[in-house]
Amino acid sequence: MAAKHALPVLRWSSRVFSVELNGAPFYFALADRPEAEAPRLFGQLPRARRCFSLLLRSADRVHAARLHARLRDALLRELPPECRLAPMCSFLPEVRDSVLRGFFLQDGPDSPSPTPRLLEALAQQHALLLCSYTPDRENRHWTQHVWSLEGGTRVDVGTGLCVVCSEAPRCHPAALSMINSDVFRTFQDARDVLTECVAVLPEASSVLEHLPSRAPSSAPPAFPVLVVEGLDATGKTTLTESLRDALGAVLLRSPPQSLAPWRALFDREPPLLRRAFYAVGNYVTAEQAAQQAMKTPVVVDRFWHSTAAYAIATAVSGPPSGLPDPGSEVYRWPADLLRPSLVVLLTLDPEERRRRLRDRGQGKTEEERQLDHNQLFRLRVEEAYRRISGPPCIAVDASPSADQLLQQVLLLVRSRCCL
Ligand SMILES: Nc1nc2c(ncn2[C@H]2C[C@H](O)[C@@H](COP(=O)(O)OP(=O)(O)OP(=O)(O)O)O2)c(=O)[nH]1
Ligand SMILES: Nc1ncnc2c1ncn2[C@@H]1O[C@H](COP(=O)(O)OP(=O)(O)O)[C@@H](O)[C@H]1O
Repeated sequence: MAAKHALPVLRWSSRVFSVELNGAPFYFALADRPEAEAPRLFGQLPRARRCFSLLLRSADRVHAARLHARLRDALLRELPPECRLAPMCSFLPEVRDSVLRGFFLQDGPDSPSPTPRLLEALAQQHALLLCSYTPDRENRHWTQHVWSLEGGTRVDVGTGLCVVCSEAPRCHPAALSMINSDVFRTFQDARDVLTECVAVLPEASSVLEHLPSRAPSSAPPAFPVLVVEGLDATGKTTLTESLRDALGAVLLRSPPQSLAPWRALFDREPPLLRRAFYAVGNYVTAEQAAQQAMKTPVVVDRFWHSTAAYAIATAVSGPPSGLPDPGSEVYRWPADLLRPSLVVLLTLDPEERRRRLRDRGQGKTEEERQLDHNQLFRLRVEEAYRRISGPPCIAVDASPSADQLLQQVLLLVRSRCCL
């Protein structure tokens, strides 16, 4: 039985809408009367092209997450090539979990296109909120009409409100719904997502079988637990293996080997499922680390910093200024997760990192490709890493030779962890 969650409140006249064009968010709101000028988003559109949006509103978060991904694929497949499609969301400023996610579409040239019929069919099939945006004769003011196509009939949900400019919110709307959808604050919260998705993803039950029944003890370990973090190709694998040899430590990774058979599957799932998978992986690794650290030092290659930093940086678009404010709850170390004795964050000049990635010659994950060609994403990951609070985290320049870096980190470990 899929868990039910509260349906986001509508209150159309209080909502703000965000459309991402070329990775940058454009915001607009609604009002009873037009303003002097239309929001830049509409002012930028080529003349008098029809615009629509589809918004998902579902009480079943797993269903909504997977439907969003399927809708994107269907729209990209079915829409005429000249139709522009952009990610969209609508939210009540400062109201958590008020976010509705969907797509903004700008129709092709004036020639009649299948867009309205296609959108009505999709909206009817999935009970989505369908919005149409129509300009006045001078193409100066735009009006939004909202339809809910429940039971095959058009129900006018939002009166014809005027589209007006809106200030950018204090932080990206994704921050309103990040906890327990991108970043999980407890083992149980992450585990619940996997439980909820068994009905649509049977492999999730195999993952659940490999999980502890409850969050493993997060009591401080007898021997140090050292975590090495950093972007891809900063030298984590090389350093962690050298630290293992130099310290006679046990080397662990997150996600752990026991979950490796399902990683590629969850990497293809929407963020809600993928981040829950990585989150529970950290708890399995934590349980192994706590056991091993009773008798020897432990080195871990990536842990919660990676999970939280990549999740936050993926959920937010645009520059790092859109990240949740420093000190936000989303950066805080989970109370039920083992706290490492020390986290070493490897930093590296982007060009040198790209060189090492090339030399390594391994295939790239989607995130590595993102890091490569999307500088803003890389900057968001790096900034999110820095904002995470909890265990002591030391940034170390990874550009020296592998051996020099090892010596530097050993000095750090010995001074900080009395090894
Ligand atoms: N380990 C781990 N990786 C994550 C997580 N969230 C996103 N990722 C991304 C980071 C990387 O782009 C990609 C691969 O991470 P891994 O370090 O596990 O694999 P690999 O050792 O091949 O990457 P590397 O280039 O060595 O950092 O997965 C997470 O929670 N844990
Ligand atoms: N300190 C270093 N100086 C130069 N090259 C390095 C150094 N550390 C690792 N490398 C090389 O860079 C590439 C990526 O290193 P790796 O340890 O796999 O990084 P990560 O695990 O962070 O992806 C590998 O080809 C590795 O041999």
